[in-house]
Amino acid sequence: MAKVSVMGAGSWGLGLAILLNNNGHDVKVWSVFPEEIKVLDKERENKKCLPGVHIPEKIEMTADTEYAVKGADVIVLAVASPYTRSTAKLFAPFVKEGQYVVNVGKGIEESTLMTLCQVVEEEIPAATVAVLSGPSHAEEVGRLIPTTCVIGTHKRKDAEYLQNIFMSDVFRVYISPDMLGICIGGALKNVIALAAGIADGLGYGDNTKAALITRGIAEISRLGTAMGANPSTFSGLSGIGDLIVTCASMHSRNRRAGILIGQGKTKDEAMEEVQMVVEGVFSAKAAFALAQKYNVEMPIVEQVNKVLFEDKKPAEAVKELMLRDKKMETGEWSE
Ligand SMILES: NC(=O)C1=CN([C@@H]2O[C@H](COP(=O)(O)OP(=O)(O)OC[C@H]3O[C@@H](n4cnc5c(N)ncnc54)[C@H](O)[C@@H]3O)[C@@H](O)[C@H]2O)C=CC1
Ligand SMILES: O=C(CO)COP(=O)(O)O
Repeated sequence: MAKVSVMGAGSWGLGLAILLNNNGHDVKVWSVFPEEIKVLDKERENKKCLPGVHIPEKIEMTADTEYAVKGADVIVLAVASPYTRSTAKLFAPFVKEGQYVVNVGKGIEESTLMTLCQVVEEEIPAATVAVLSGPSHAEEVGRLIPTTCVIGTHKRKDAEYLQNIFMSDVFRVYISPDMLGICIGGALKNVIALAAGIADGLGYGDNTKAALITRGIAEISRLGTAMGANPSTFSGLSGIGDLIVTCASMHSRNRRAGILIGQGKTKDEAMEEVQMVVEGVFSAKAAFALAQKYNVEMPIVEQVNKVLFEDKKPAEAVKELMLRDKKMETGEWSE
């Protein structure tokens, strides 16, 4: 059994901590906020992020960074993307060669356009960095509901080691060498999920949702492939899989924020109401900047940016998407 420290005490950090504890590992949860740790230790529940889910007493709560990191076999980085670099920087001095850092956050760093794994690799060169992603709402993982994910690493042996750490009869883990594709899929689905929520908020139907999922994965796949990812990753768990769950589930913060925006709220009002992190709002600009950098068409991502940052009316954005230049879907005729 391994020693695992989860850096981040929000819904995903806690959901994974419960899963890893259930797998028999020795689990610590760390937060940069001592007050958050104190409350969690006392109440054994995160009433805001993961209400109704009991955090077993065996999971140790700590705000001591050195204590959390020293001696851990696996460090799970579970903070929202705007804090990935600052958190990695904070614990980097305590990381020794051979320790694993598994990033489970989903986003693109806006100022550098780097994936979160690239950020972690830059900040913690001593670590063996991995990514875990896929259709996995914490509300369900924390209740040990069957879920599938994918782990990406540079070397096969590392992926196999981590697969054994996370895998159980309620959490099936696939492995892949395509860290880039996994990171891109996880980050960009949040932007499309905002669009799906906006469509719901406008009162549109299942046809619209299916259109956004299908054309959304086409955009993500185009960009990811241009960046050097394996195109098959986008038909996998961190591609279409995560896109489906995020666009369809009421657990999704991105979809819920989108619904509020579709109903007429501003992005700030929507984020305030959802309370937890709405990653798509942070990744939207970065996604569009990447589209421009790699000269890839991403019309849904472009319209989401206009709605979020240029006060464009959501219904106008949908109309513009519908009336874009006529396109072929696939293939070519021989004559
Ligand atoms: N919640 C979910 O179901 C899933 C979330 N994720 C990803 O995991 C990441 C974390 O998401 P959640 O746990 O849902 O977020 P959350 O909003 O539930 O948790 C926020 C947590 O981040 C930490 N935090 C806040 N401000 C910080 C700061 N300045 N510095 C360091 N840490 C800070 C705190 O521990 C806080 O509890 C996101 O990138 C999200 O996309 C991935 C899969 C599932
Ligand atoms: O990534 C997730 C599920 O796989 C969580 O999505 P939200 O951040 O939209 O809740």
